[in-house]
Amino acid sequence: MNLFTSVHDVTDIKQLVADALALKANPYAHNTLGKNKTLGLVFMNPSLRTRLSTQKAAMNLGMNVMVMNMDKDGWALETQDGVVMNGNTTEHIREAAAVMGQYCDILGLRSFPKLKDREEDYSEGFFNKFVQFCGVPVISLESATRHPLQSLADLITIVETNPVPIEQRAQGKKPKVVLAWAPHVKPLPQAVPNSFAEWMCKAQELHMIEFVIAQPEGFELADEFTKGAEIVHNLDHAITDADYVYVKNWSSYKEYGQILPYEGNWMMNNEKLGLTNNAKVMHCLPVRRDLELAAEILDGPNSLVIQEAGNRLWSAQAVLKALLENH
Ligand SMILES: CCC[C@H](NC(C)=O)C(=O)O
Ligand SMILES: NC(=O)OP(=O)(O)O
Repeated sequence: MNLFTSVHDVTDIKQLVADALALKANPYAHNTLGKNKTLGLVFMNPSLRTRLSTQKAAMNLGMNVMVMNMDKDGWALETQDGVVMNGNTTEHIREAAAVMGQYCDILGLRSFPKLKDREEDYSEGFFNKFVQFCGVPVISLESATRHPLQSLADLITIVETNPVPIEQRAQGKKPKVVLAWAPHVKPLPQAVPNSFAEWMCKAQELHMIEFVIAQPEGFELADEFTKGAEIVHNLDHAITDADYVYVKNWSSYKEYGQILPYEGNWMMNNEKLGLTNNAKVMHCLPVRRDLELAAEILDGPNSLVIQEAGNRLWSAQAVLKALLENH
């Protein structure tokens, strides 16, 4: 592995999940693998989980870590080529990325979309230029269209908590996983749901799960991320007999970056939980309590959100281990 930006960078997701669970059982088994290697984490946007879990994962492997909040501490970056930099930008991404690659053996980058121009965001121009010019392996810390470290942690969580009895699995029974849109007051990226859908569709291909996406009309995700998923527009129908409900808000892809009007109650609560197969409820966090997801669920026995966040450490450590072993 030389790059970790999507499920397509992973040859065997089952093996990567197994590697992560092995690290969870024995966190310091490879604590010299990263000796004298430096991980640089570059944030264009805020972060709690990604920032802390990826630093800890690197330390567990013996790496040194540097963190740069480019949005606060770095120079204003120019990304266009062929322009005279006589405006508000101070440094071109060509130099900035290359210099960071001089100091670090592996770089991580977080670069959220602007949610103004769909073609610009979905071209992943900023992220791809950073990869092109930095000259070292790159891990996505969430880009404009994907969040693979989160999605790997989500799959780890589903695999380790799978409620289907072993004997029924042999007969082909699989857990039903539902990605459920939820309300919000701000337009959020499609990166987390795109990535979750992509990983779950792959897991469904491997007969690990059954996958359903539920969102109001107008909030459908781009087709490239949802191939194979059952797409529905009624939450109660979707979560009936579900084993996992993955709650997340996202803004419209079709009416790009917009919060469209929708009908009905789309916030998961204990009443809706009664329609499920005693489902475990997941959310990548940060979550807006009683807006996106009822506090009664977050504080109740069906919430997996803290275990899911804990698995971000093993997700990052498995990916960093794979990158280090390849260099
Ligand atoms: C991990 C989630 C990061 C971001 N969340 C917010 C609130 O911006 C998002 O929805 O993509
Ligand atoms: N889930 C997640 O990536 O959280 P942060 O944005 O806090 O890193």
